[in-house]
Amino acid sequence: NLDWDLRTDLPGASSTDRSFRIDYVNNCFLKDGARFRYISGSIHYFRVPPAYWKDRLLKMYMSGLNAVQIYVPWNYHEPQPGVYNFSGDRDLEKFLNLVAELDLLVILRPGPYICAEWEMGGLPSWLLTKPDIALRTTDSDYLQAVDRWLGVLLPKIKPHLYHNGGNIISVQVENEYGSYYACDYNYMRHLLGVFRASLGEEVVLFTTDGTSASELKCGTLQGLYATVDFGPEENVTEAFMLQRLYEPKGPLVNSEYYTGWLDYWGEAHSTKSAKKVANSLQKILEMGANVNMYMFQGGTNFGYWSGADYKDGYKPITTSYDYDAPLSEAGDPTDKLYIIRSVISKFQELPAGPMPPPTPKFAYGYVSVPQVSESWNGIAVDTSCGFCSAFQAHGFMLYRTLLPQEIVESALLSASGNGVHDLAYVLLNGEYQGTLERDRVNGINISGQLGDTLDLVVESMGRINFGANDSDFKGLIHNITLGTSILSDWIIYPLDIDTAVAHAWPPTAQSSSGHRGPAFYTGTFTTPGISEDSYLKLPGWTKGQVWINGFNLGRFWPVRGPQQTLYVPGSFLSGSAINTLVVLELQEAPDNPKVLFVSRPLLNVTYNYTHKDRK
Ligand SMILES: CCCC/N=C1\SC[C@@H]2[C@H](O)[C@H](O)[C@@H](O)CN12
Repeated sequence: NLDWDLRTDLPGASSTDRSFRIDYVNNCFLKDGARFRYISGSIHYFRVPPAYWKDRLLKMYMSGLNAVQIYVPWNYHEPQPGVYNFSGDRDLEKFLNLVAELDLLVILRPGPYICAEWEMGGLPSWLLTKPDIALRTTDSDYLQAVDRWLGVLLPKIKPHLYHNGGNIISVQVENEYGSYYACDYNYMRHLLGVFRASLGEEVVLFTTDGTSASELKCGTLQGLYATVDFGPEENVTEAFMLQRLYEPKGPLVNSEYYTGWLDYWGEAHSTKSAKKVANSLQKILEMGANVNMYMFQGGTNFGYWSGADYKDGYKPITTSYDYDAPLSEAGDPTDKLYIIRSVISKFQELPAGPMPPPTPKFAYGYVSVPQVSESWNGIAVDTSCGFCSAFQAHGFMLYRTLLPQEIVESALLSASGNGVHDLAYVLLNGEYQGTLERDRVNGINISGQLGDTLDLVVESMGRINFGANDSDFKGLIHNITLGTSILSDWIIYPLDIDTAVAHAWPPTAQSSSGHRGPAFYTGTFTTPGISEDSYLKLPGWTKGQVWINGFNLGRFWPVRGPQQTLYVPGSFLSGSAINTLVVLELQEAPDNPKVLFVSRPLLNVTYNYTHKDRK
């Protein structure tokens, strides 16, 4: 039976010492010696522009939350081995201090793996330079990298622990490890040792797993408090009974109560009924349980940061991480937030004062973006550096070879072993031929002359963050065949487009060629005295990437959906200088290339995708 104790007559803080502990007698947390139950929400600082961190956190506080839960993505902070970035939009301690300013506590989840629909679940892709590395195990190379990373991160965290004067009340070790094939207890023991050695004996360390015996069997460990995650579809009592199998005493905790869900390109937008979310939340709170709502503020996968799942094929995550969360992608309070807030008000006093309003949105209208060039040479790539050893974690690579024979009739260009990871845009002498796509399009017919230049622009759509047991390498990972022969003598070029775009690229030379295949389009616009949020719609475009003033807004794919607009934070715009737009279209742009700024998002329009490659 679930013997949760609702006594409220526990002693108050016995001294001035700050402490946050588990009370195994009264089945609760104790903060400074007094019973404490957290009502928390997840926010990812890495998915919200820093200019809006305080705005979102204030709305979370005004919603009645007393804590926030955050991940720390390892790959966001260690882009190259031994190179660390904790500044600007990666200033973790600035974010933690903002949370403290708002009198909110923190549940920290530093991984090292975090899942989160984030590129490679937060693990840095440079780990894969050891091709046979066994991620999330006691693999010595993996543990060496983990120890070096935690040796940098955890000392930064320690002063922010609650008992040290900060606001971090608990720290999660790994993430749903019970869902992973390896079930390597020595790995979890190693992590427990590292966390304890660095953070001390007092901090509450915990694990989170789904509510199945198999998940809890491999995800839990003696010395780590076992918590569970489940959404409104599950029976609350039954879910917590599974937690009780591993934690017969102590607080009930749902570390991820799903308020919404993630979106995949090409599939319907996910939503969860506010009423169902609120009803189940009320049951959780009535049981005296602690809860973290995942997500409370979703945000955006800017740049190339979105991850992917693997379920009957590769399923990339969309740029928007709206998650149908109580705070929208743009941080606007939704009806779901107010319904949740009224449930919370039954259990704890809400802060006085009004909920901050939605941030103003502005429809800047159409912006013309004429094509600037259709060839890769001299654009964003130094084609003199084939076979460069330069490590490139994200985005695009150019694979170039020459046709080894004349093809009078057409011949099938094919990716054996489903080896295009993840899309390859095929050009012959610079003319677009079509697209190969992982798990969808394994071959297209081409014809050409001996010695013609065959280019494959290969795009990574994000490394798998959940559901696959082997590493998700990107690029051409198996042979490409033409007819019956294997193509060889490839030269590989990294396409560092972001560096080029950030440095006042592109060239102004207009191009008159047709709008098919990978090409860049650019335009400028002014918004005199205004730099309010907006949404970018690309009617008539197919698939690509957008930069505004050098900021990489993320991927667009309107022919797939469900996302039809990209969130444009006002903080990326200038109300005094000229704003520059760069659009990389990978397949086909509209004849009169222009884009449209609108004041409302459109995240739920999916087209039934049947591959009709536009020859
Ligand atoms: C049925 C799939 C379970 C995979 N777990 C998921 S999908 C959405 C969330 C986030 O990824 C979160 O980072 C995971 O811990 C739990 N979860």
